[in-house]
Amino acid sequence: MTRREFPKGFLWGSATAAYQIEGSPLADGAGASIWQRFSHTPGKTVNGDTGDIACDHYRRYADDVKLMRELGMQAYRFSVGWGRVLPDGNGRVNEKGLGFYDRLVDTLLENGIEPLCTLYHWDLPEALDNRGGWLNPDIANWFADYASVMYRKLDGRVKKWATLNEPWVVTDGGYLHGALAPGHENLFETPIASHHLLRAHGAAVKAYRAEGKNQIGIVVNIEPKHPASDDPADIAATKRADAYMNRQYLDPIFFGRYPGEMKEVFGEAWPEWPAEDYALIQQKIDWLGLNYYTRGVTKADPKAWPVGGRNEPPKGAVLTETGWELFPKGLTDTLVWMKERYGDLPLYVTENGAAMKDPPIAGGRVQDQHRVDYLRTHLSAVNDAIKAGVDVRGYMVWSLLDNLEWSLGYSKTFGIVHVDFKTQQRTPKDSARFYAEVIASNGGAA
Ligand SMILES: CO[C@H](O)c1c[n+]2c([nH]1)[C@H](O)[C@@H](O)[C@H](O)[C@H]2CO
Repeated sequence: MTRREFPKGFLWGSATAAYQIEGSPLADGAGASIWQRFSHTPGKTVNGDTGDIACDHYRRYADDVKLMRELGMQAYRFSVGWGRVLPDGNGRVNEKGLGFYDRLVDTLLENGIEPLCTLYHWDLPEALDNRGGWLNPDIANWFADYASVMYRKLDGRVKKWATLNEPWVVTDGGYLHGALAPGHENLFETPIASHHLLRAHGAAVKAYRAEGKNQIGIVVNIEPKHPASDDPADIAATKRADAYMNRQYLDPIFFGRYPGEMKEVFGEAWPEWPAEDYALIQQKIDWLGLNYYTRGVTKADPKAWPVGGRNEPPKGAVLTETGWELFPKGLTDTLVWMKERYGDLPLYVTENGAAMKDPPIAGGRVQDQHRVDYLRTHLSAVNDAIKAGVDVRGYMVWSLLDNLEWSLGYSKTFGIVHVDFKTQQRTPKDSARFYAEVIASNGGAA
């Protein structure tokens, strides 16, 4: 076991998202989200799984916080269901919905756990989608107004805010490939939704500067992209893939411009935007969240939308249950790349984990050694980035609980705690025990 030092005060926690764990999506006056509609649409999710119950966290949150404390968690990254707080997406506040997050934050703090709040983790209020959703330029104001409601209620108890979770997945999944809510497949809509997400991010940060007193950032998914060969076609496709996933959102925030490759990726579907949009998008942020799972290996393929390249893990690559290559070095490389490209602001690994074929519970244990190995190698990768001088401040394992893996339903499990969805019984897996040791030793047990 290699002993690794993490900085004093390094923040160890876990991450979840509202629609994936809460259940009770329409309770206490909540407004339906696009995921309520999408998951109830036949054929959209594996086995027709929905978030109607999920982990029943809306009702069991106090026990789940107690479980976090027993595991020694220092932080918890959760997301707010926008429609629970604003059933129509804007205007009327649903105090009962807001009250759930108020109680959750207080319960976390009473248990010595720092709450990190993500304002948007994919569950747009259906009422706003009916008004164009991310395709309507007004959504920047709708989002900022919603964010202000949350700031006024929670800021101070919540000291780290994130505006968006993974705008790339929102648009690539929800507007281009149709795999995620709202299920559109439209090349022209995709960059428009992306731009409005960035404008909404900027408007929410601007609103925070007017009334918040702590820190706000954004969470992005980054996959280092490597060419499948030294064939110039593969190298060119890799550059486009890197621009499309990794630089499309952070370049506008930090440089006020999109990567040059975007015009090549979208062609006639690539719009031009006014200068004032970039001024709004470029609001200064306090921290960056990285969701890292794997790298990409790009093989040129003219039929592979929209970059003209498909992901092709190398022969012999070890894959997780979601087909993602185990590649911990990519986490080190990505953290170093973020610092070198965007500057030395605080970075948090806001998601890292794996869907593994977990063995059944036996004798009250789930012996998920694969996941223990995944965590160990990726924590080592984080430590390598810190040793390389990157200001990594924390790590949130994805995920605390087995939960609804979006369109994959409950068929893929990422949790370090097993959930029996028939009984709602929680059982910490061996990976939870391992992670508890890591936290107790500030990374030494990794
Ligand atoms: C393409 O991987 C992304 O970085 C990614 C992976 N994941 C995510 N984003 C989302 O933030 C979570 O809601 C998912 O449950 C989780 C596991 O799939």
